[in-house]
Amino acid sequence: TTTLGFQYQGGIVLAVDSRATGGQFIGSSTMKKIVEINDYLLGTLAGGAADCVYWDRVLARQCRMYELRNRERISIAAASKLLSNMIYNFKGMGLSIGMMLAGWDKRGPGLYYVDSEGTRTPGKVFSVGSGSVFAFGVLDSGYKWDLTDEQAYELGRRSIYHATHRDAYSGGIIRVYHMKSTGWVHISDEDCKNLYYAYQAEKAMEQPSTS
Ligand SMILES: CC1=C(C(=O)N[C@H](C)C(=O)N[C@@H](Cc2c[nH]c3ccccc23)C(=O)N[C@@H](CC2CCCCC2)C(=O)[C@H](C)CO)Cc2ccccc21
Repeated sequence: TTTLGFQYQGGIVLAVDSRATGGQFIGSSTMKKIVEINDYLLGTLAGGAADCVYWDRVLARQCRMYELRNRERISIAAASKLLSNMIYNFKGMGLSIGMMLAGWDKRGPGLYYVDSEGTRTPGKVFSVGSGSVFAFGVLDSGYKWDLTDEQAYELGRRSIYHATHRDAYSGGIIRVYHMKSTGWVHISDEDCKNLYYAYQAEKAMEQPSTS
């Protein structure tokens, strides 16, 4: 898996792949690793598939109960603390979860990383999963606060693409979401094979003809 999230002047961009593996076996190439918890809260999933899918559902239920009890949406800080505290109870018992929570609340945009070791931290740029080392190579070199929306989407796509190209455990569809003050927008779903040909064509145009 390769997942990434970064904050920039236009809000937060999330980008992920869609492969699930069981050892060398590809269990699926169409998994949803960006989960829509509510209109203003998104999660990304990496690690044990069953653990991620299960605890995402528990978190979504807790967020909905919070809204009903308090008549307002839960903050990203509170949602990430709920998730972190719930899975911390199982520390050392074999859970494997690396999630990001991205949202927009009264404090504006928020991006948190939460994992089953007990880490919960806010940040501007994260990449999580087996392909994150490859994604960071592209993401860190291309990231700046002042990206335009289109540049931010392309940086997310290109970073995930390069991870799917080199990481055997990442692949399938590259999904991009944008978290804005008005809630999340699903930007694109693109098969990484199509992006391969798109980037090859781009390189061909850039190469001065040697003939
Ligand atoms: C195909 C599939 C599942 C599957 O492939 N399960 C295997 C056992 C699994 O958990 N795979 C993990 C990798 C893994 C195997 N054993 C482990 C033991 C500990 C930690 C990780 C693993 C995976 O694909 N993980 C993905 C993220 C998943 C993908 C599916 C959606 C939720 C997030 C990744 O992190 C990358 C592929 C790198 O592992 C589980 C599941 C539930 C519902 C519907 C479909 C599936």
